[in-house]
Amino acid sequence: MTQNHCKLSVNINKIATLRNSRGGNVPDLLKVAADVQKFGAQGITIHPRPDERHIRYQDARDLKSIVYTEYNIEGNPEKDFVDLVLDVKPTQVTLVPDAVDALTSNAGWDTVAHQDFLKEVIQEFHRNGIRTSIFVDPVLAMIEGAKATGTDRIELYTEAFAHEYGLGNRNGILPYTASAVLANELGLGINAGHDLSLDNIQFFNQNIPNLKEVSIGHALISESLYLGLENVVNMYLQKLK
Ligand SMILES: CC(=O)[C@@H](O)[C@H](O)COP(=O)(O)O
Ligand SMILES: NCC(=O)COP(=O)(O)O
Repeated sequence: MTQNHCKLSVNINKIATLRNSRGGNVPDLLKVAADVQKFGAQGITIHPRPDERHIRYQDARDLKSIVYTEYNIEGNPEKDFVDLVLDVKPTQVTLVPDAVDALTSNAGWDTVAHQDFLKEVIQEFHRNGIRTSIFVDPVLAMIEGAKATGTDRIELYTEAFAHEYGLGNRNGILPYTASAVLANELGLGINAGHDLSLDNIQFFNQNIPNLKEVSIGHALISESLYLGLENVVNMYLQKLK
């Protein structure tokens, strides 16, 4: 399958989790963001949650002057989150339908049921020059619904793919490829994320036409414990070529 170049956006939530566990500033989130970009990552992703258990709203503001690559902020567009994003003005906002108490993101939007709401918030972000992406499961009706919201991009929720791949089932990619083909036909940009790793990223990228960006955090930071952050960023960049 023909490939374009897919950008790596490093999700630094886990760095904030580690920092918060001791209450000080170790590890230094801003330094990690600066270093990750120096190592070659083409974006920084954060996903502040309402309880600020990892990324704090102030982190999102402080990172603005550090991130010179693509700055992607993910979250559920409740009022506080929308106000934060409009204040920070990142490159991209990714809308995720998180429950307040969710351990991590665990579903994409129902883009049909929530179409009017999504349209409204997307218009507000567009008025402020912020690119939008919405987190979706690889379901064709949800891709069509996403198009109707006016969003620039979708982010394919890759947990199911990663799970199947880990079990040795390569057919888990099929709904993702079909969704990507439709998204391309509709003129939607395609991002992807959740549980992507050094094991599965190359296969995923090779089977998704015009994949623009992947955001990766949990596996990337875990792999870095053994291999080092600079090495791991470069290993992803090699696999995304
Ligand atoms: C939308 C998505 O898949 C990621 O942002 C992921 O949910 C990371 O969030 P946590 O680090 O809070 O698990
Ligand atoms: N949008 C997905 C993301 O930012 C990172 O997800 P994960 O790699 O922490 O599962």
